[in-house]
Amino acid sequence: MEKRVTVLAGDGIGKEVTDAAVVVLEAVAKKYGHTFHFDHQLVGGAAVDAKNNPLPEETVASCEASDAILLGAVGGPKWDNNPPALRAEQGLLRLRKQFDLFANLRPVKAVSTLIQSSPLKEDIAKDVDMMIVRELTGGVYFGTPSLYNDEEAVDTMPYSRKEIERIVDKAFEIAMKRNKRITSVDKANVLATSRLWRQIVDEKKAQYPEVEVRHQLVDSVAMSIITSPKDFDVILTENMFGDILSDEASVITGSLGLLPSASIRSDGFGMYEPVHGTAPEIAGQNIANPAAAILSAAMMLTYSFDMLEEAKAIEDAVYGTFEDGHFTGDLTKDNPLGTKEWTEKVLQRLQA
Ligand SMILES: NC(=O)c1ccc[n+]([C@@H]2O[C@H](COP(=O)([O-])OP(=O)(O)OC[C@H]3O[C@@H](n4cnc5c(N)ncnc54)[C@H](O)[C@@H]3O)[C@@H](O)[C@H]2O)c1
Ligand SMILES: CC(C)[C@H](C(=O)O)[C@@H](O)C(=O)O
Ligand SMILES: [Mg+2]
Repeated sequence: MEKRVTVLAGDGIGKEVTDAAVVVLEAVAKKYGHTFHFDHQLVGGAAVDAKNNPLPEETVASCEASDAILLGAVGGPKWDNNPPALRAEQGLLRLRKQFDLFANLRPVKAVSTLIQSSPLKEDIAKDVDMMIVRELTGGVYFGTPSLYNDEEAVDTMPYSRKEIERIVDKAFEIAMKRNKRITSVDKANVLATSRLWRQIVDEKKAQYPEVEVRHQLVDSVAMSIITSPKDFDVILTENMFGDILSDEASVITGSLGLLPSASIRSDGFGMYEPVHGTAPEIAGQNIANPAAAILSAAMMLTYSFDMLEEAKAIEDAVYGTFEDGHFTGDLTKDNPLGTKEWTEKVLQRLQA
């Protein structure tokens, strides 16, 4: 198969980890007889510096002409005090909105070889396997009015029935392919949007009688994710709660550097990016963990290209590399490998 991928490395460790994902995709293409064309474009702070725009037109045009987008991360102290339209994060938010990437899938899976890196006790962390289904194009991230001045600031949290219905449908579809349990996370004791969310989840569950649905308030979920993470199968939630809970859930696995994500449109087009950010304090030092970016590339093969065998080959190579005892510095203090050296081990596994 021939596929076009727009690569948006972004800022900080974004370049290092997307470089790793691209070489792994090249190895997969070679092994399975595919051709992937990579078009590298600017986004985030790098694009603000070069084009005075966090999402330049050339970048949008490339994404439109591609079959999928692979993104690193955006942001950093250099752009934090820019006016809103010139903030690095705006590039990412506009991409999500413009391409209607409403369904953000964030799998959280504990791997036995990494349990020693988790701050949780082994019997709590082991066998955790959950999928966070985060609404990505609505809620407080995109609400108007939005206002900021020295005296007052306003953010608004809107959700329409249509926006909620489509992400709820997605969560039920995913639950049907997993363990058929959904925890819908909200703040219905305070927020009107959460009460509409709960109502729609209850309406939809009649169509999926096999799926067990439970509602839980977000503050309580924040606790349960740490005390009893195995209780969760699919976590369905709105934009900001999903952002916060996914970083929290990453600690179960041992590192934020392990969590991949897919941001998908209803026709299957998607953007694939690690859950982590640009980690400015470790950028450019060849120490970032590229596993999240490489596993995001595997998600791209699964969700946008329907290359299931190829995706599994990447996952096996990543987890096999951990089994072989190779780790980056976020997972071990004992002779960690650099980003490039660890990626090389993954390539060796893939080519074996
Ligand atoms: N999707 C994105 O583009 C994205 C996501 C989150 C944060 N950000 C941006 O990144 C910048 C930094 O944010 P932050 O520090 O709050 O979050 P972060 O995710 O960049 O870092 C949090 C912690 O995790 C570590 N870490 C993250 N990824 C790692 C990896 N692959 N390997 C090893 N360690 C890793 C960092 O060193 C840091 O200690 C901000 O500008 C923020 O807006 C971007
Ligand atoms: C960088 C930021 C806008 C983004 C978000 O909040 O969605 C990030 O934290 C994420 O998790 O992808
Ligand atoms: Mg986040």
